[in-house]
Amino acid sequence: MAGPPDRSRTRRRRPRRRLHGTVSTCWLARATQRSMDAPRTGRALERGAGTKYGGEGWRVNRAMKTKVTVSPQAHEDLRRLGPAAKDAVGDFVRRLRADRNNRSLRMSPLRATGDNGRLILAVLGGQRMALLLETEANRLTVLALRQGTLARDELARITIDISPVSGGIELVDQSEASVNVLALPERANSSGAPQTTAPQAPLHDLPVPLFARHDDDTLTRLGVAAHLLPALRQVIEDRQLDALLGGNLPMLTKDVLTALRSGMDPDDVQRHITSAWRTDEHVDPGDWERAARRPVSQVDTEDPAVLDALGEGFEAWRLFLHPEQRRLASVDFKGSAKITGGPGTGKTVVALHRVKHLVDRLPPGDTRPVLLTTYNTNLAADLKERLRLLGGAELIRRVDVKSIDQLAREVLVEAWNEPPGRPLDDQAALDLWHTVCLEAGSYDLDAAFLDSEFQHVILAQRCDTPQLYYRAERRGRGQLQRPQRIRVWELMQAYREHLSQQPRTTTYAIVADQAARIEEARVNGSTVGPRIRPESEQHNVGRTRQDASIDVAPRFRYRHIVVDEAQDLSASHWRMLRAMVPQAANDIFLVGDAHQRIYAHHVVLGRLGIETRGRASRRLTLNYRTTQQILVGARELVCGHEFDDLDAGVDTLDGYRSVLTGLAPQYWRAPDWRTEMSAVAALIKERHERYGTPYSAMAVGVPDGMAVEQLSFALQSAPYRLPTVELGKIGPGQVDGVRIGTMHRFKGLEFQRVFLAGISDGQVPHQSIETFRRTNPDRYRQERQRARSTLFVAATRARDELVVSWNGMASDFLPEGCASQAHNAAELLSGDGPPSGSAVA
Ligand SMILES: Nc1ncnc2c1ncn2[C@@H]1O[C@H](COP(=O)(O)OP(=O)(O)OP(=O)(O)O)[C@@H](O)[C@H]1O
Repeated sequence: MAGPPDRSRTRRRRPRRRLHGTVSTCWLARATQRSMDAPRTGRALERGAGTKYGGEGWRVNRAMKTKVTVSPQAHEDLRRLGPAAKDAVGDFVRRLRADRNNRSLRMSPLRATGDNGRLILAVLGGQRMALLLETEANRLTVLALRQGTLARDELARITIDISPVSGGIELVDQSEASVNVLALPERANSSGAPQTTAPQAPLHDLPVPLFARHDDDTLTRLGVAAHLLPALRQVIEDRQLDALLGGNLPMLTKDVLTALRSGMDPDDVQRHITSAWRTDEHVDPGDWERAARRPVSQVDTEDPAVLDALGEGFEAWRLFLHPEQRRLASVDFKGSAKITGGPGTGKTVVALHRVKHLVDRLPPGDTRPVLLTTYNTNLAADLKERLRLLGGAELIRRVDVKSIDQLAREVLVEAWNEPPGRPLDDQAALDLWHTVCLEAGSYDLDAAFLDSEFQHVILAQRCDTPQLYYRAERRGRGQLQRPQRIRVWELMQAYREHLSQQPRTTTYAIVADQAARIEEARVNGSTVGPRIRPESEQHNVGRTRQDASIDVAPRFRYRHIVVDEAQDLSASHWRMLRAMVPQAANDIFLVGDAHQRIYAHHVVLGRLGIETRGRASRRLTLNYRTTQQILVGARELVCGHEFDDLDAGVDTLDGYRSVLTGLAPQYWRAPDWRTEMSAVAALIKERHERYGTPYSAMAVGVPDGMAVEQLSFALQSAPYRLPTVELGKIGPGQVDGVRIGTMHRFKGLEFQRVFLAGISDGQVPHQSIETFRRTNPDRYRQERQRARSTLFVAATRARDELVVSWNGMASDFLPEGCASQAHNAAELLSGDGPPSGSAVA
């Protein structure tokens, strides 16, 4: 299938010829020679005297430790160059920090810049070089990295500037920009006639540059790097723009160009994008010292512990935050705040930085006044690990990181001094409803309905008496007459009776409800059910006792609560959280996306005491995970359907976009499930053997548990013999193997390549919901919405490639026309089919 050029190929197209540059090689040779001639004092330099490079100098100061920061674009270079480059940079930075004048560092001056900056080239070894900026004595910023025989020339031709909008340092690799714009495939000559005989195109047919409508002034005012304009003016086709945006451009430039290309008008770009990047202070274009110090010029890696960790993993590099993300992470809210945004827009990243910000402002102490919670234990473990990478043990020490169900359970254990009984998993809870119905001889209400009614009406609305339930609001759940409600209530009582029999069992929903009541009673000074132990006996759910220095009423467990995956929390969960933190500034900070809701029902937060209307509700729209092509395909799954904003309003994916470009989603059709499984195995094997994608970077999502087992078996069997790992409750760990799981299990994860198999009519959504189409249209709509969201979540886990397959007829959720462009799985297996068409390395 034809698609836009893939990112990896674009990246590798390095210039082989000389292009217009900023510094001549001759100058470079002279500068290098000067540095070699300079006396080697073995001492650091202090500004104002000593050796001069292009008009600025720094005098010796042995006592000062060298500070090294990393620019966002160097960070991107590192990501592209891979682990070996990261190790080389880590090693270089460590040596630099230890001794700025260590001769083995092989640094040479390139040129002066502005009033107080100078550029330096450094050889890192293994044909790797870095471009550094020195702005103050012993303060350097790594600006760019290149690798290969042309590394020196490429670095010398980078133009750097201070953005008048953000005040940050911006780089444009002129070589890369020119190559990406110029290296277009020959224009097709559809007539087949030799080009020389083709008639001269009339003037008005000449191709129009894509950004012709916007003059240079407008573009730079919006934030496009001025040095990019010559290359940008040559862009006449989307493919050129894709290639350009696929390069390592300043983030603000990418952001603005992507928005303009998607049709946003300059005023909206100014309002929604440029203003978020704009610095509050005056930007002096010659003051590199100030520019290098602005947060927007740095990835936050000044922490020596983080730098030391450089050799251990790429994740050790902290993220460069988009100014909007940075603001949300650090701004003060009068009370609670809610951040929504499509998949991959960095909500979790913002939540993590928010936690760090809150902890940084705590007075010293030994307690954990900040809670970070999310939907399940896997995600909580992942959050804890990411938090550790962000702020080390010091940060983790002050934060309780727990899944919401674990938290609720601990509340019960603490209050009752004994466990609440074994919680049934979802299937076991359904089985119990079946049993109850059988025993009662009731066949008109199905188990799934009863389970949902119990959780989302009876527990959610706290219907403690039948009368309350008979009056309960059931908006969007269809009609339920009084006799049926009476029946539901009776069955519910029988259900609870079963749970209380020995050995006692319970459900997560009941645990959450009980925990919420206990917490509410505790803050109100009363008790619920069994005795609550005195504080002195309590273990640390969050510790009710606080540091004397922290101004929180002792009855509250936390001072701040941060919630990820908020869309999947139930009303009981929110009641519990509300009771754990006093109503005060920055009390609850929640991030979520109703488009990704696959467990809970719509909860109106405002009704549960969590008020986030107005400026306390923000939305993120820039996706960092997925390519624009995959995003377009995924958006089609949900567009045209209404989603809430976790409150009483409506949310949309308006403005949702990505600056990454790559392959379009690939579709495969098969006559039957067996053929489809074989084709998926063949495609995965090919990606591994031909493009080197590790098995662990690929995942297959299927509709149900049975399909997981069958597919695992097919992949492991001859002739493929692929290693597989089932995505289970405990997470995939580090084991090598293709990840296989139901699409539900994809929540919160991301993979380089995602395969969604069995996306067939009757499977997605499952045909069993057809019975509701006429009997219960509300339920039918809800089940479809849930299935749609599940597919949306799974599809948006893909970073570089999304492959969707089905057998028989395609699911009607899939975009219109995908069946007609689908490849034939049977032909692939017989060797007659097209190549798999993926070149994403
Ligand atoms: N400013 C940024 N620069 C670069 N990468 C970023 C930035 N913010 C987030 N990312 C990356 O984007 C990916 C998605 O981020 P994150 O998981 O926080 O998004 P999310 O909105 O929580 O996604 P989802 O809702 O799908 O779970 C991650 O790989 C993250 O590291």
